[in-house]
Amino acid sequence: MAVIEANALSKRYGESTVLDSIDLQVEEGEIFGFLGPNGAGKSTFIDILLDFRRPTSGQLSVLGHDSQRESKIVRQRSGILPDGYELYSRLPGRQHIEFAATVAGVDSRPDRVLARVGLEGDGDQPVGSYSKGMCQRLALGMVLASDPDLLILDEPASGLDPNGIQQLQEIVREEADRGTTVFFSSHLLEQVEAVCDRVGILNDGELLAVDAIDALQEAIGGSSELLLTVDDQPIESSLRSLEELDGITDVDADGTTIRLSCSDPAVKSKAITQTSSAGLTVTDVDVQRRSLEELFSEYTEAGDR
Ligand SMILES: Nc1ncnc2c1ncn2[C@@H]1O[C@H](COP(=O)(O)OP(=O)(O)OP(=O)(O)O)[C@@H](O)[C@H]1O
Repeated sequence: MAVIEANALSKRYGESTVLDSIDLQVEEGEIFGFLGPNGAGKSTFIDILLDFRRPTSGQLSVLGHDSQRESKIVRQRSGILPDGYELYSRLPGRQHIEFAATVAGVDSRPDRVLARVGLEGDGDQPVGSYSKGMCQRLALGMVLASDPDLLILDEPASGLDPNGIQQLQEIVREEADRGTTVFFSSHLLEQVEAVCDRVGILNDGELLAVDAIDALQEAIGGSSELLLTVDDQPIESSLRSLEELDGITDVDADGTTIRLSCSDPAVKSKAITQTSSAGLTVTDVDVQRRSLEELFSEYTEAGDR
């Protein structure tokens, strides 16, 4: 069953189109990344999911319910970690978790939730003494405490340290394993690609593409760069033999580093074998993915074309 199903969903403010005829299906148990730069329309879409804003036209069903007529049940079954939220500085973290569970009408297990978000031992401290990262963890805990069927995360990693980011990714995977659908909105490609099954790229209110990140990168060609460190300076003929491989679009060398642009992910192992056959020992391998900015500009330019 599609948990989110949008058909020709648009939002306009006067002459300005903030969402332009969005068609999107997100399936049950899927971790879906909603990727777009600032101002792309991500928060507007999330607000419409929960009926905090109304679309100008189009249809939207969430968890099998009409998002406008049945917004109450949609909100009951969804949990959102918004981009901005308010906590009560004088109340302890534990009370926030208990409150969230009570509002959702589910069993309160504050210690378990606090442990899941890495706040064990901090639950009795007033939230005013928490760091930004701890507040973000607590806000995530409040969402988890409500045991949602649809988990909506809007820039969830903001304020988290690398450890917190890893913990967040583990929680997202655990939730999806339990059948929860996760809608992960962010402008950071690395955050999204670390956990998401599929992503949608939103730019200026237009959904430019929806697919797995690898497939998106492959579709625009030149998906990644392979950096090979070798034990000796490569000679011209060994570079030419790399250039001739299908799936290599460019070869460049700087000292003992060979930089290869690959349009086909499968060509990387062939390039390493070819380099060894040319008599060079590969001492280090690094793959650099295209940045979100590059992906966006490729898709935007393709759209313009
Ligand atoms: N009430 C409004 N009236 C007019 N324009 C609006 C209104 N609310 C939002 N917008 C415009 O809609 C566009 C999309 O905003 P939105 O907040 O949905 O983007 P976003 O992708 O969530 O950005 P960010 O990553 O910065 O949160 C922006 O250009 C914004 O100025």
